[in-house]
Amino acid sequence: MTKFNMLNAPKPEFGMSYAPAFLEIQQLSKSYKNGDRETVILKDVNLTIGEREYISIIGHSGCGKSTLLKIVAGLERSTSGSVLLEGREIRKPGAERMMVFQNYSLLPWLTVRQNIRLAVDEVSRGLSAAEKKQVVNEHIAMVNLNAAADKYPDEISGGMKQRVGIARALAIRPKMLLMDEPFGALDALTKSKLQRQVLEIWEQHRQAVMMITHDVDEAIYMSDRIVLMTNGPEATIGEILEVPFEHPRDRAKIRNSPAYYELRNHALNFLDSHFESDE
Ligand SMILES: Nc1ncnc2c1ncn2[C@@H]1O[C@H](COP(=O)(O)OP(=O)(O)OP(=O)(O)O)[C@@H](O)[C@H]1O
Repeated sequence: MTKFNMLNAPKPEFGMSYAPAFLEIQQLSKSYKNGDRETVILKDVNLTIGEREYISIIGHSGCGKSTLLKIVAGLERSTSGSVLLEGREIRKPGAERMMVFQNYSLLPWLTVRQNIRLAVDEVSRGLSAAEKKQVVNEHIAMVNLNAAADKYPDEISGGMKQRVGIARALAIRPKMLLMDEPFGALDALTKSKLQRQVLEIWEQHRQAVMMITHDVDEAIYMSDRIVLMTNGPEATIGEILEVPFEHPRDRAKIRNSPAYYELRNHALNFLDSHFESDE
Protein backbone atom coordinates (compact mmCIF):
# COMPACT_ATOMS: atom_id res chain seq x y z
CA MET A 1 0.00 0.00 0.00
CA THR A 2 1.16 3.51 -0.74
CA LYS A 3 1.15 6.21 1.92
CA PHE A 4 -1.28 8.57 0.26
CA ASN A 5 -4.97 8.17 0.34
CA MET A 6 -6.43 6.44 -2.68
CA LEU A 7 -10.11 6.10 -3.27
CA ASN A 8 -11.29 3.53 -5.70
CA ALA A 9 -14.16 4.41 -7.96
CA PRO A 10 -17.10 4.31 -7.94
CA LYS A 11 -17.11 5.62 -4.36
CA PRO A 12 -18.02 9.31 -4.57
CA GLU A 13 -16.20 10.24 -1.36
CA PHE A 14 -13.62 12.97 -1.18
CA GLY A 15 -11.07 14.41 1.24
CA MET A 16 -12.69 15.45 4.51
CA SER A 17 -10.95 18.81 4.44
CA TYR A 18 -12.88 19.88 1.31
CA ALA A 19 -16.43 19.68 2.63
CA PRO A 20 -19.05 20.82 1.78
CA ALA A 21 -19.72 19.18 -1.61
CA PHE A 22 -19.93 21.78 -4.34
CA LEU A 23 -20.05 19.82 -7.55
CA GLU A 24 -21.44 16.30 -7.57
CA ILE A 25 -21.14 13.99 -10.54
CA GLN A 26 -23.45 11.05 -9.94
CA GLN A 27 -23.51 7.78 -11.90
CA LEU A 28 -22.75 9.69 -15.06
CA SER A 29 -22.61 7.82 -18.37
CA LYS A 30 -22.26 9.12 -21.90
CA SER A 31 -22.76 7.28 -25.19
CA TYR A 32 -22.50 8.38 -28.78
CA LYS A 33 -24.55 6.83 -31.57
CA ASN A 34 -22.80 6.07 -34.81
CA GLY A 35 -25.43 4.75 -37.20
CA ASP A 36 -26.82 1.62 -35.53
CA ARG A 37 -23.88 1.32 -33.17
CA GLU A 38 -23.80 2.95 -29.79
CA THR A 39 -20.44 3.49 -28.08
CA VAL A 40 -20.37 4.02 -24.35
CA ILE A 41 -17.62 6.59 -23.76
CA LEU A 42 -18.04 7.19 -20.03
CA LYS A 43 -19.65 4.76 -17.61
CA ASP A 44 -20.70 5.25 -13.99
CA VAL A 45 -18.50 8.24 -13.22
CA ASN A 46 -18.89 9.45 -9.62
CA LEU A 47 -16.98 12.42 -8.28
CA THR A 48 -17.52 15.13 -5.71
CA ILE A 49 -15.54 18.38 -5.75
CA GLY A 50 -15.25 20.96 -2.96
CA GLU A 51 -15.84 24.64 -3.67
CA ARG A 52 -12.19 25.59 -3.10
CA GLU A 53 -10.68 22.43 -4.49
CA TYR A 54 -8.30 22.03 -7.45
CA ILE A 55 -8.81 18.73 -9.27
CA SER A 56 -6.76 17.37 -12.15
CA ILE A 57 -7.99 14.69 -14.52
CA ILE A 58 -5.49 12.43 -16.22
CA GLY A 59 -6.16 9.59 -18.63
CA HIS A 60 -5.08 8.29 -22.00
CA SER A 61 -6.07 10.09 -25.16
CA GLY A 62 -9.66 9.45 -26.18
CA CYS A 63 -10.85 8.10 -22.82
CA GLY A 64 -13.44 10.85 -22.45
CA LYS A 65 -11.84 13.59 -20.33
CA SER A 66 -12.99 16.46 -22.56
CA THR A 67 -16.43 14.92 -22.82
CA LEU A 68 -16.67 14.87 -19.02
CA LEU A 69 -15.54 18.50 -18.78
CA LYS A 70 -18.01 19.57 -21.47
CA ILE A 71 -20.84 17.89 -19.59
CA VAL A 72 -19.87 19.81 -16.43
CA ALA A 73 -19.69 23.00 -18.54
CA GLY A 74 -23.21 22.29 -19.82
CA LEU A 75 -21.99 22.10 -23.43
CA GLU A 76 -22.93 18.40 -23.67
CA ARG A 77 -25.65 16.36 -21.98
CA SER A 78 -24.96 13.09 -20.21
CA THR A 79 -26.82 9.99 -21.42
CA SER A 80 -27.65 9.03 -17.85
CA GLY A 81 -26.73 10.17 -14.37
CA SER A 82 -26.45 13.80 -13.32
CA VAL A 83 -24.16 16.67 -12.43
CA LEU A 84 -25.24 18.92 -9.58
CA LEU A 85 -23.73 22.30 -8.79
CA GLU A 86 -24.64 23.43 -5.30
CA GLY A 87 -27.49 20.93 -5.43
CA ARG A 88 -28.92 22.12 -8.75
CA GLU A 89 -28.68 20.03 -11.89
CA ILE A 90 -26.48 21.42 -14.67
CA ARG A 91 -28.37 21.46 -17.97
CA LYS A 92 -26.72 24.30 -19.88
CA PRO A 93 -23.68 26.60 -19.76
CA GLY A 94 -23.67 29.26 -17.06
CA ALA A 95 -21.44 32.15 -16.01
CA GLU A 96 -20.64 30.41 -12.73
CA ARG A 97 -18.64 27.84 -14.75
CA MET A 98 -16.04 29.19 -17.14
CA MET A 99 -14.12 27.07 -19.59
CA VAL A 100 -10.53 27.64 -20.74
CA PHE A 101 -9.71 25.76 -23.94
CA GLN A 102 -6.32 24.67 -25.21
CA ASN A 103 -6.74 26.53 -28.50
CA TYR A 104 -7.38 29.94 -26.89
CA SER A 105 -10.70 30.64 -28.68
CA LEU A 106 -10.17 34.41 -28.75
CA LEU A 107 -12.02 36.64 -31.18
CA PRO A 108 -9.34 37.71 -33.69
CA TRP A 109 -10.93 41.06 -34.54
CA LEU A 110 -10.86 42.23 -30.94
CA THR A 111 -7.82 43.31 -28.91
CA VAL A 112 -6.78 41.54 -25.71
CA ARG A 113 -8.64 44.17 -23.66
CA GLN A 114 -11.76 43.96 -25.85
CA ASN A 115 -11.81 40.14 -25.69
CA ILE A 116 -11.87 40.29 -21.89
CA ARG A 117 -14.29 43.23 -21.83
CA LEU A 118 -16.76 41.41 -24.08
CA ALA A 119 -16.99 38.53 -21.61
CA VAL A 120 -17.38 40.93 -18.67
CA ASP A 121 -20.09 42.87 -20.55
CA GLU A 122 -22.04 39.68 -21.19
CA VAL A 123 -21.93 38.38 -17.67
CA SER A 124 -21.53 41.31 -15.27
CA ARG A 125 -24.52 43.36 -16.39
CA GLY A 126 -25.01 44.86 -12.93
CA LEU A 127 -21.67 46.69 -12.98
CA SER A 128 -21.20 50.29 -14.12
CA ALA A 129 -18.92 51.03 -17.09
CA ALA A 130 -16.22 52.24 -14.69
CA GLU A 131 -16.47 49.07 -12.60
CA LYS A 132 -16.25 46.88 -15.70
CA LYS A 133 -13.17 48.78 -16.84
CA GLN A 134 -11.63 48.22 -13.44
CA VAL A 135 -12.35 44.44 -13.54
CA VAL A 136 -10.83 44.20 -17.02
CA ASN A 137 -7.69 46.15 -16.02
CA GLU A 138 -7.30 44.13 -12.83
CA HIS A 139 -7.35 40.84 -14.73
CA ILE A 140 -5.03 42.06 -17.47
CA ALA A 141 -2.54 42.98 -14.74
CA MET A 142 -3.10 39.69 -12.90
CA VAL A 143 -1.68 37.71 -15.82
CA ASN A 144 0.99 40.34 -16.69
CA LEU A 145 -0.52 41.44 -19.97
CA ASN A 146 -0.42 45.21 -19.51
CA ALA A 147 2.00 45.72 -22.39
CA ALA A 148 -0.11 43.61 -24.75
CA ALA A 149 -3.54 44.90 -23.73
CA ASP A 150 -4.21 46.75 -26.97
CA LYS A 151 -2.79 44.15 -29.33
CA TYR A 152 -4.79 41.72 -31.44
CA PRO A 153 -4.53 37.94 -30.94
CA ASP A 154 -2.39 37.45 -34.06
CA GLU A 155 0.12 39.98 -32.72
CA ILE A 156 0.86 38.03 -29.52
CA SER A 157 2.46 34.66 -28.70
CA GLY A 158 0.65 31.42 -27.86
CA GLY A 159 1.54 31.78 -24.18
CA MET A 160 0.08 35.30 -24.14
CA LYS A 161 -3.08 34.14 -25.88
CA GLN A 162 -3.51 31.45 -23.28
CA ARG A 163 -3.08 34.07 -20.54
CA VAL A 164 -5.83 36.14 -22.20
CA GLY A 165 -8.09 33.06 -22.14
CA ILE A 166 -7.38 32.54 -18.46
CA ALA A 167 -7.81 36.25 -17.60
CA ARG A 168 -11.09 36.29 -19.53
CA ALA A 169 -12.36 33.26 -17.62
CA LEU A 170 -11.27 34.67 -14.25
CA ALA A 171 -12.72 38.14 -14.96
CA ILE A 172 -16.20 36.64 -14.92
CA ARG A 173 -15.48 35.63 -11.31
CA PRO A 174 -16.75 32.10 -11.88
CA LYS A 175 -17.37 29.76 -9.00
CA MET A 176 -15.76 27.05 -11.06
CA LEU A 177 -12.99 27.05 -13.62
CA LEU A 178 -12.93 24.26 -16.21
CA MET A 179 -9.62 23.96 -18.04
CA ASP A 180 -8.97 21.57 -20.92
CA GLU A 181 -5.18 21.13 -21.19
CA PRO A 182 -4.63 24.85 -20.62
CA PHE A 183 -0.83 24.59 -20.88
CA GLY A 184 -0.71 21.79 -23.45
CA ALA A 185 0.41 23.85 -26.44
CA LEU A 186 3.10 25.88 -24.68
CA ASP A 187 6.88 25.53 -24.64
CA ALA A 188 8.43 24.29 -21.38
CA LEU A 189 9.49 27.69 -20.02
CA THR A 190 6.23 29.48 -20.83
CA LYS A 191 4.30 26.53 -19.46
CA SER A 192 6.17 26.59 -16.19
CA LYS A 193 5.67 30.37 -15.78
CA LEU A 194 1.99 30.22 -16.59
CA GLN A 195 1.41 27.26 -14.24
CA ARG A 196 3.01 29.36 -11.47
CA GLN A 197 0.83 32.38 -12.32
CA VAL A 198 -2.38 30.40 -12.43
CA LEU A 199 -1.55 28.63 -9.19
CA GLU A 200 -0.73 31.94 -7.46
CA ILE A 201 -4.02 33.44 -8.62
CA TRP A 202 -5.87 30.34 -7.46
CA GLU A 203 -4.09 30.36 -4.10
CA GLN A 204 -5.31 33.94 -3.59
CA HIS A 205 -8.86 33.54 -4.88
CA ARG A 206 -9.61 29.83 -4.40
CA GLN A 207 -12.41 28.45 -6.49
CA ALA A 208 -13.31 24.96 -7.69
CA VAL A 209 -11.11 23.90 -10.60
CA MET A 210 -11.31 20.90 -12.89
CA MET A 211 -8.26 20.72 -15.12
CA ILE A 212 -7.48 18.12 -17.77
CA THR A 213 -3.81 17.43 -18.24
CA HIS A 214 -1.48 14.80 -19.67
CA ASP A 215 1.33 15.97 -17.42
CA VAL A 216 1.67 14.15 -14.07
CA ASP A 217 4.13 16.76 -12.70
CA GLU A 218 1.70 19.55 -13.54
CA ALA A 219 -1.12 17.67 -11.79
CA ILE A 220 0.96 17.13 -8.63
CA TYR A 221 2.22 20.71 -8.57
CA MET A 222 -1.17 22.32 -9.00
CA SER A 223 -3.94 20.13 -7.69
CA ASP A 224 -5.38 18.87 -4.42
CA ARG A 225 -6.50 15.59 -5.93
CA ILE A 226 -5.68 13.75 -9.13
CA VAL A 227 -8.40 11.74 -10.84
CA LEU A 228 -7.00 8.87 -12.90
CA MET A 229 -9.33 7.68 -15.66
CA THR A 230 -9.33 4.15 -17.05
CA ASN A 231 -9.21 3.66 -20.81
CA GLY A 232 -12.29 3.89 -22.96
CA PRO A 233 -14.69 2.75 -24.15
CA GLU A 234 -16.65 2.67 -20.91
CA ALA A 235 -14.00 4.78 -19.21
CA THR A 236 -14.51 5.54 -15.55
CA ILE A 237 -12.54 6.79 -12.57
CA GLY A 238 -9.85 4.26 -11.76
CA GLU A 239 -8.26 5.93 -8.75
CA ILE A 240 -8.21 9.26 -6.99
CA LEU A 241 -4.89 10.36 -5.49
CA GLU A 242 -4.68 12.99 -2.77
CA VAL A 243 -1.74 15.34 -3.13
CA PRO A 244 -0.30 15.77 0.37
CA PHE A 245 1.27 19.24 -0.08
CA GLU A 246 -0.06 22.42 1.53
CA HIS A 247 -0.69 25.57 -0.53
CA PRO A 248 1.03 27.85 -1.36
CA ARG A 249 3.36 25.41 -3.03
CA ASP A 250 7.00 25.76 -3.90
CA ARG A 251 7.73 23.56 -6.90
CA ALA A 252 11.40 22.99 -6.05
CA LYS A 253 10.60 22.09 -2.45
CA ILE A 254 7.87 19.57 -3.19
CA ARG A 255 9.95 18.00 -5.95
CA ASN A 256 12.59 17.14 -3.39
CA SER A 257 10.20 15.27 -1.15
CA PRO A 258 9.95 11.45 -1.23
CA ALA A 259 6.14 11.75 -1.27
CA TYR A 260 6.41 13.54 -4.61
CA TYR A 261 8.17 10.61 -6.24
CA GLU A 262 5.88 8.08 -4.66
CA LEU A 263 2.85 9.89 -6.01
CA ARG A 264 4.42 10.48 -9.41
CA ASN A 265 5.44 6.83 -9.81
CA HIS A 266 2.05 5.65 -8.69
CA ALA A 267 0.27 7.80 -11.28
CA LEU A 268 2.69 6.79 -14.05
CA ASN A 269 2.37 3.10 -13.16
CA PHE A 270 -1.40 3.43 -13.30
CA LEU A 271 -1.21 4.99 -16.77
CA ASP A 272 1.34 2.40 -17.97
CA SER A 273 -0.73 -0.51 -16.74
CA HIS A 274 -3.82 0.81 -18.47
CA PHE A 275 -1.91 1.45 -21.64
CA GLU A 276 -0.51 -2.11 -21.64
CA SER A 277 -3.88 -3.70 -20.95
CA ASP A 278 -5.11 -2.12 -24.17
CA GLU A 279 -2.31 -3.51 -26.36
N1 LIG B 1 -19.63 14.35 -30.83
C1 LIG B 1 -19.10 13.12 -30.81
N2 LIG B 1 -19.64 12.10 -31.52
C2 LIG B 1 -19.11 10.87 -31.50
N3 LIG B 1 -18.04 10.53 -30.77
C3 LIG B 1 -17.45 11.49 -30.05
C4 LIG B 1 -17.94 12.84 -30.01
N4 LIG B 1 -17.17 13.57 -29.17
C5 LIG B 1 -16.22 12.72 -28.72
N5 LIG B 1 -16.39 11.49 -29.24
C6 LIG B 1 -15.57 10.30 -28.94
O1 LIG B 1 -15.55 10.14 -27.54
C7 LIG B 1 -14.28 9.65 -27.12
C8 LIG B 1 -13.75 10.55 -26.03
O2 LIG B 1 -13.40 11.80 -26.58
P1 LIG B 1 -12.77 12.97 -25.67
O3 LIG B 1 -12.41 14.10 -26.57
O4 LIG B 1 -13.68 13.26 -24.55
O5 LIG B 1 -11.45 12.25 -25.12
P2 LIG B 1 -10.21 12.85 -24.34
O6 LIG B 1 -9.90 11.89 -23.24
O7 LIG B 1 -10.47 14.25 -23.96
O8 LIG B 1 -9.06 12.79 -25.44
P3 LIG B 1 -7.71 13.67 -25.61
O9 LIG B 1 -6.88 13.43 -24.39
O10 LIG B 1 -7.09 13.10 -26.84
O11 LIG B 1 -8.13 15.10 -25.77
C9 LIG B 1 -13.40 9.59 -28.36
O12 LIG B 1 -13.37 8.26 -28.80
C10 LIG B 1 -14.12 10.48 -29.33
O13 LIG B 1 -13.89 10.05 -30.65
